[in-house]
Amino acid sequence: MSTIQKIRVQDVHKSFGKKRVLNGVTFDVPAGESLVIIGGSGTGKSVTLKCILGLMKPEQGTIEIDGEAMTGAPKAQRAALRRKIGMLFQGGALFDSLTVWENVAFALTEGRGKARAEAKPVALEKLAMVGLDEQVAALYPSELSGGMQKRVALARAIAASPDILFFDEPTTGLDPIMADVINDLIAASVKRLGATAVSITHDMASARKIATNIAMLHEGRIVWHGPVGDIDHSGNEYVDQFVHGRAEGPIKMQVRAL
Ligand SMILES: Nc1ncnc2c1ncn2[C@@H]1O[C@H](COP(=O)(O)OP(=O)(O)OP(=O)(O)O)[C@@H](O)[C@H]1O
Repeated sequence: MSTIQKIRVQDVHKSFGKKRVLNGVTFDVPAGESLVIIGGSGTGKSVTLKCILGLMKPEQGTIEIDGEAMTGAPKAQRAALRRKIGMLFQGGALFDSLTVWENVAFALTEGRGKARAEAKPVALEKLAMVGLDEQVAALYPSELSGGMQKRVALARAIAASPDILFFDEPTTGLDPIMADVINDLIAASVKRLGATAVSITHDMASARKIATNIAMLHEGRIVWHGPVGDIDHSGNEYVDQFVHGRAEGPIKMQVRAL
């Protein structure tokens, strides 16, 4: 096959001690696709993202970004590949000691050596894209609501206009209406940048809104991968149980009394 995938994950294995989390994860993300990885708690969605970002090293398997190896690459190469990716972390992960605009500019001043004066207008432009004005830009994250903090985190993820975006549980902790606003902003930002996106979520409403494709992770493998439009008639019992949130089915949740 000659096409270079934007992201290529092949046969990735990752364990912690005796606990095997990823057991041969394989998927491709072609340019322009928005892939959402779904799966139960603790199935290894975050571990998968960390492996792609080169922050965790799989014991086996390969990961490529734009045809370049992330796995096994020297630290400087991994950092260079990571700079292609804008990331919205679970919980926002904003710096409390920096103002809103400084948080957004951080990816430009620290990661790419841009001067503050040059970075500020870019930060303000990205904040405007997510509906935040200059008054909000001067505030500190602690002065903002959860929904506004997510907007700031989104503005920071797109600050450097990356061609790859990662979203880790972007709607966690938000009410359904604010979650929908954030989903719309994510979908619009991905489209505007022409980016390739990978997101992980439990939230099916979010998955339906931001995905072009969905992959389901279960027991360390991708058990289904297809277009978002097929999610309600996937013919896959794991996907069916997850999408409908049924306690009964092939996915057994570990329920332990405390
Ligand atoms: N650094 C680590 N050291 C040891 N175990 C880890 C580490 N990181 C993750 N794990 C384990 O790997 C498993 C998968 O974790 P991961 O965070 O990827 O799950 P997840 O699918 O993202 O779950 P959730 O949806 O609840 O966030 C968990 O059992 C977790 O305890």
